[in-house]
Amino acid sequence: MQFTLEDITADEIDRRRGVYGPLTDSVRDLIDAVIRTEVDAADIDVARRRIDEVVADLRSRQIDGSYGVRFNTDAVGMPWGNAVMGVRNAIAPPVRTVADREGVTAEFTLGAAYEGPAHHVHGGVCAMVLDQVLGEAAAADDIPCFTGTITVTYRRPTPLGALSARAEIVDRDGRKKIVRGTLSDADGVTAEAEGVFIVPKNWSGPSNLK
Ligand SMILES: CCCCCCCCCCCCCC(=O)SCCNC(=O)CCNC(=O)[C@H](O)C(C)(C)COP(=O)(O)OP(=O)(O)OC[C@H]1O[C@@H](n2cnc3c(N)ncnc32)[C@H](O)[C@@H]1OP(=O)(O)O
Repeated sequence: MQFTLEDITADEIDRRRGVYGPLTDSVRDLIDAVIRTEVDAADIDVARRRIDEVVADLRSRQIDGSYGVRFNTDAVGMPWGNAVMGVRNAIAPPVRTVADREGVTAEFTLGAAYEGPAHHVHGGVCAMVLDQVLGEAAAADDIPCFTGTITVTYRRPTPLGALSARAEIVDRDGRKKIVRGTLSDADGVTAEAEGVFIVPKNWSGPSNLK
């Protein structure tokens, strides 16, 4: 797994989060608005031109390729392009986990952009969120792991709206960690997952990533 070291302070990371986080929130809101708007075709045309202008402005100075996973010399991580929790990724719901002694928990909202069956979450999105949450549980006491195998059991359709996820390591065997987790709505579990997460063989990044 490749990481990029950035020699910047925690304050600078906070400053950047303060600059890019609100932009990402606005774009996430734009995605939702594009799905749900019913304004006239002429207004859509004006909106499209305005969006194209903003895109041209942002692209006037940009990096090559994807954002990557960056960290500073104190091992503070910036996985800001991450599809599930990235600070600079408007596709990310975002899902942010909180760690405790046994595992990790996340509370988040999946809106119109994540629909599969009518008014319910796309099964692939459920799997994506569970992969991330289980992966973070696997990494909580060590270093980021690769998903080797993940199995998702869909117990009932997951409604769009407020959801939570929970994951814990249940077994360890050498570089392998077996992790189990759940996705839930207010009425209980909608999907369960079990995964084998594998610590990379030749890890060159820092341990105890924050
Ligand atoms: C800076 C801040 C960062 C923050 C990051 C946020 C957290 C990140 C959260 C991200 C979350 C999202 C995460 C993502 O999205 S990760 C992206 C999705 N996953 C991948 O792309 C992984 C692709 N596969 C590989 O790279 C390799 O095949 C891996 C690394 C998995 C194993 O290759 P390696 O060369 O290491 O394996 P080995 O041959 O030495 O075998 C070692 C042991 O493992 C067992 N095994 C092998 N393969 C599998 C398998 N597929 N299932 C089950 N078990 C498997 C094998 O039997 C053996 O067991 P044993 O015989 O010893 O008992």
